[in-house]
Amino acid sequence: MVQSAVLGFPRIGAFRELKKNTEAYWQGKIQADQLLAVGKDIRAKNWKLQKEAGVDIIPSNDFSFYDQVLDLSLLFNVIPDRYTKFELTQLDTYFAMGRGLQRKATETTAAVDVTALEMVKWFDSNYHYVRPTFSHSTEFKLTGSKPVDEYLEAKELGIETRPVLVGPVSYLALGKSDKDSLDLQPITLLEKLLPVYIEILQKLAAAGATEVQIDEPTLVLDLEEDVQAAFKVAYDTLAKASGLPKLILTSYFGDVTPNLKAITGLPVAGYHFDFVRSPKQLDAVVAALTPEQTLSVGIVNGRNIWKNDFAASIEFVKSAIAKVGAERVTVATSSSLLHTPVDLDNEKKLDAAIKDFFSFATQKLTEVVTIAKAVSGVDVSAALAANAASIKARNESSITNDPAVQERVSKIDASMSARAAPFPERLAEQKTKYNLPLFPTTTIGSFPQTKDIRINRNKFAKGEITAEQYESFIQSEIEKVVRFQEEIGLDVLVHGEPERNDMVQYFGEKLKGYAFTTNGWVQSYGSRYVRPPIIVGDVSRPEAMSVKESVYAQSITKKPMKGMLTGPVTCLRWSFPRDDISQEQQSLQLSLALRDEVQDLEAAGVTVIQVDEPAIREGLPLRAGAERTAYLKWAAESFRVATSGVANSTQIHSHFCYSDLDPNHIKALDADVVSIEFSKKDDANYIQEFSNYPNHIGLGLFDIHSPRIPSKEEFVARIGEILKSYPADKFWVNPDCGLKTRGWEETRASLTHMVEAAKHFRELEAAKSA
Ligand code: MET
Ligand SMILES: [Zn+2]
Repeated sequence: MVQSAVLGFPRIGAFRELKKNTEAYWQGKIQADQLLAVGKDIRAKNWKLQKEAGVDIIPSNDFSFYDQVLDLSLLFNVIPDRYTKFELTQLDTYFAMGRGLQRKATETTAAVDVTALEMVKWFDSNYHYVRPTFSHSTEFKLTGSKPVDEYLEAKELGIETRPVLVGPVSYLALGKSDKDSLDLQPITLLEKLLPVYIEILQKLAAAGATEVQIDEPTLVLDLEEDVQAAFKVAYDTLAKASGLPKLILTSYFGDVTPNLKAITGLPVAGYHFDFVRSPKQLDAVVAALTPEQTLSVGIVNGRNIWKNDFAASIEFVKSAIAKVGAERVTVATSSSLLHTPVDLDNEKKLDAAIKDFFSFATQKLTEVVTIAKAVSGVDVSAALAANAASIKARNESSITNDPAVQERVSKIDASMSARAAPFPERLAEQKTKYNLPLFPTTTIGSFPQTKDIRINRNKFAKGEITAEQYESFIQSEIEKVVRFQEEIGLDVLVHGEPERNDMVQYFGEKLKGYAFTTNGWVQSYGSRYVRPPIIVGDVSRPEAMSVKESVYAQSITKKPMKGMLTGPVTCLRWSFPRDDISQEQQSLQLSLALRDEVQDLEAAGVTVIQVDEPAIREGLPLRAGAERTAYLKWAAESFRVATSGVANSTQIHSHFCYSDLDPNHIKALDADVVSIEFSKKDDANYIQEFSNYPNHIGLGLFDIHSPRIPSKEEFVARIGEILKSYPADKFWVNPDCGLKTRGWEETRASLTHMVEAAKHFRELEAAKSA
């Protein structure tokens, strides 16, 4: 019988229990032991669920209170000194590393003020992990036994599990060196790190674990030679130690073949590969197996919400079996199910026809089991027939297919993806039209989303206030924001986005082709979960989406008002995309809907329009090569299709944040003005790179994630610093990103100082030319 395996299950609870309790703990509303009990309860539920679904290989140690990589850093004592000096409990040290800690002194304890470790994206997912941060003084040792404890916890429930650990090479390669040890290459710590891996693996074996899933996801990246070479060193060393469980070397999210040499012939019991992402790697990886090694076939997608196509999956697994034999094959999820919502059964409001297209983590358990049974010759014909019917219904559905949209996309031509004139000509017309000063000041769009705004939005959603009442509330919020901006002297205004719950969901709700969940939460980082909308079919715009608010805002001021839209690539990246057509097609469909919106705004007199693309960088394929080149091309094209159908005098802005951006990637968008997150970048070379950017840029001047208020002098110093390598006549003045998570008090003060600093430099320039 071919076995079924799950690589990891969501740990947030079906109704966000983990978030609620973790935040309650942080606020001092519950005690540590209560929080620990919640974790234990979630784990027990998850294991039982998997057991009941018939999963053969059930993971343990996939649970985490914050992040699985941070768990390892704590376990291995990779804890920078700045976190240990306060003598916090282990749990509080852990959270301090994850999210920082600021605590006033009490009679018995000293004040604590420490920032979080760096958090970065987990490959190309929207999950973020906390970067292991090494220094010359890092001393690896086991500080606890979480993986063993959780293994035994499951065992006590009568459930045998396979513990999961991030492997040593990836653990180091995903880390960085601390400020005080910048010359340190983390991978050089391998030899010192391996003894703690041996120790924890021995403990797992002693507790009864026969097999461990050891994750080496960096195998899907372009790896330096020293990292490639580290695999052999690491796994040879582990193999020499006595009393270790069998290891299944696990990779996901891509193709391992470029790094296959590095893992061929390693002394491990087997490998897991992601054949959803890269079916074409099958022959190469099979050829690399020794006759004893097993192959775990990742075939149920851990990254999306679509029902598995059983017929196709079964055929694929059978082709693997034909090559290596059924006794060596396992049927598995492609990756951990962490990236999918917990349970489709909790969606009571979804249209039944659409619901039938989906499969969430809980449903995917049954999928893995069914495929394993099918390839073992067990009769699952009823399940296969039902699945085939669903797949057919989706393919043929009018929800999925809109011929008019498909036709319009097919007709996109060069004339639709380029502005009428090149930037210098547009600039001349825009100068005449807007007559902006040097160092024009603006913000990125959102203003504080106050409690009052949330209360009114909820009331409206529940029908407790009428549409008219809600609209007039929104207008009063817009007016407040407009008056404030006029008062402090900003040059290009925004309406503040009070009507938006989320920058993607808001537009998704107005577009045809989208569906939404009630409980479809997915962990983004720590206690931050997102509920991505789902692109279910061809996307189009039945009616204007943002014109009303922007027109109102423009009507109450003489200053230019920026219309504010979310770009096609960001709408795509922050949704669950379709798996039946390409991302490029979906992006182009979105770009046409946005193109209409841009033109409607322009026609209504809103002629400065910002189309945000914060997610454009994260969509970049993990490896250099043809796929990456193609992505950059269609991403830029989508943006241009959305924005180029306007007059030369209409000023198109765009905004980017969350990542190190390559100025070359944004050149192709040809926006007139871009604003980018920049306040934490001190690398002079990086600033220099932007100085050659041909159009205008605002390099973000303050961090909007922090309530800290920079003084005017601080702004002056920072602008002066940037001006050393960056021309004054292209220089916009703005914060890093939108202000929705900030309070009014700090927003008012920070922006006032920012505007004063801009005026300071205007006067300097005026004096120069006088
Ligand atoms: C994550 S980018 C956010 C851009 C949006 N216009 C805002 O200000 O909130
Ligand atoms: Zn942003």
